[in-house]
Amino acid sequence: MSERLSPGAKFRKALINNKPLQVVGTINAYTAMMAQQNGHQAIYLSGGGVANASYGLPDLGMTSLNDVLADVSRITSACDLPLLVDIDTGWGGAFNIAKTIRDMEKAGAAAVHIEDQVAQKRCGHRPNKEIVSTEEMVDRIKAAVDARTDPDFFIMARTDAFAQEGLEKALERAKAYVAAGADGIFAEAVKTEEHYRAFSEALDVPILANMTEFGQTELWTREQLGEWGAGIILYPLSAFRAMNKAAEAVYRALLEDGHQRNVIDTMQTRMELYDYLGYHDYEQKLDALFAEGKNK
Ligand SMILES: C[C@](O)(C(=O)O)[C@H](CC(=O)O)C(=O)O
Ligand SMILES: [Mg+2]
Repeated sequence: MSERLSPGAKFRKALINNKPLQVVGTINAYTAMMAQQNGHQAIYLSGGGVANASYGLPDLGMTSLNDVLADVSRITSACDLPLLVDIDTGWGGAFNIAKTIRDMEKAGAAAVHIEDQVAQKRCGHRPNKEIVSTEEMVDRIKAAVDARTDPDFFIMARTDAFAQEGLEKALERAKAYVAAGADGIFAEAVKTEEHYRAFSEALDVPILANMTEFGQTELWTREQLGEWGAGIILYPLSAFRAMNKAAEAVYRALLEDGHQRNVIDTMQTRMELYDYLGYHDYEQKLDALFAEGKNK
């Protein structure tokens, strides 16, 4: 019999089985299926990604809990890999954060990360971020931890403190966040081997390394980050950025060339598209149903 694990338990199992665990951003249900069928063990829904892709907005805290939940539900309906969700600052005070956690669990998320920026948040790799006090962030974490119903639901604290306060203060905060119940630490926009090692040596929960492109951090390899103690490596928007560039080339070619022949090689074929969807199984069932109907 196959094990029936909760999403949170699946995420924890993936963490044990993969050291470090690569977690890939999937911007929608279809790319989640692609990630799974290509062998990934865990997926991510980016807050910036929801804002950009689903709403055409910048990553500045303008999307709501319900906006993100809609995308979470679409993804978890189509793919049973454990999903880590970016819940920004949790969308309000303690009651709101508790509701966020309950709704995320109900929507099938396995894990979330909540950050210590002010509500008027920015992308972690942009300048002039403001953060709340350690006490306020500790309250956020306690509200989140108290609200979960599945003890395996994974609650990660993200600290954006490094940019403003430096390594020592960021480490102090991370320790306080773990003491408050955080299951993992997202060390945002730290840069070097020394920084990653400092986080992983100071804490005995998994440390997330964010390998987002075109930001503050070099694109370190899985081997390097693993050696430096990272438990999770995040690629939040990598596939999304590649998809966008491919789409741009197609839109331009259609106008410039008047046809798509020069970009056809960059496209997924109809057959490839269908394979990920299991299209042919659906079609066979449909054929069988039609045949049954005719024989009646
Ligand atoms: C991880 C992140 O929070 C996201 O929303 O995907 C972003 C990624 C990015 O903007 O590159 C962040 O690091 O703030
Ligand atoms: Mg984000």
